[in-house]
Amino acid sequence: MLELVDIRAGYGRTEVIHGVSLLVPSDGVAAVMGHNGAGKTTLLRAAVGLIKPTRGKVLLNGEDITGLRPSARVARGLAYVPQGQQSFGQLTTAENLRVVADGRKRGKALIAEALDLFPALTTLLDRRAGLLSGGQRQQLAIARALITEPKILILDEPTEGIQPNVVAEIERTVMELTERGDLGVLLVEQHIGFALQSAQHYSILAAGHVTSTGEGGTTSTDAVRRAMAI
Ligand SMILES: Nc1ncnc2c1ncn2[C@@H]1O[C@H](COP(=O)(O)OP(=O)(O)OP(=O)(O)O)[C@@H](O)[C@H]1O
Repeated sequence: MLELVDIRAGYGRTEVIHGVSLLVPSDGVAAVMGHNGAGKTTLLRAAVGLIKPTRGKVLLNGEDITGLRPSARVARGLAYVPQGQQSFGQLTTAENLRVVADGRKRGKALIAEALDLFPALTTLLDRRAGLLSGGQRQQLAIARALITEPKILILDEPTEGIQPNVVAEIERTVMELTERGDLGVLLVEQHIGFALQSAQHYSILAAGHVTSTGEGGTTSTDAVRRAMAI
């Protein structure tokens, strides 16, 4: 379980997140929605240690990790897939996976497991990542994160700019992963339908505050749109 407790964070003297708390279960999805500039990415950066909160705590399975470097958080089971389908464009798909898997005891098995989840990547192993489609690169980015054997996977807008059939594939995979019961997902998502379908719980972020929360399965996309318009 990942707990963000009363996080305040920003850039220089500008505070962007004004005291946000949320909880990501160890076997489910918590979604964060909000308009552009609401502070979603900033909140994730504070969670993974890329920026230092000025107040508040980050707890991973009860352990206070607020003072840890990003690499130490990865070692404890936090994986982050930033916005923008990032990969090493000059390396092949296989090399991108090996960069993470090399040096891990179960490296080969972890690559095989990741490819089972994203079978489309198996035919693209020798292709340079820079030549993949946005959807394929996003699958590669998630596959790489999974090779670190995370307890909590943090996804920043995984469906942004991706064709609908790949959105469905990513949605299916996220649900399959959490149904196994050993992975929690913090999902930042503008695609309201995807967020509500995947998440047991959601929060709406506006101007750095949580303005509304609810249950994924029982809330309509219209209700979320209305809440986001307030
Ligand atoms: N590196 C930075 N330095 C200074 N200000 C920043 C930086 N990154 C983001 N901001 C500002 O922080 C605020 C929140 O940005 P953030 O990227 O967290 O929002 P977001 O909800 O993730 O938006 P989007 O959906 O567009 O990604 C915005 O006003 C933005 O201009």
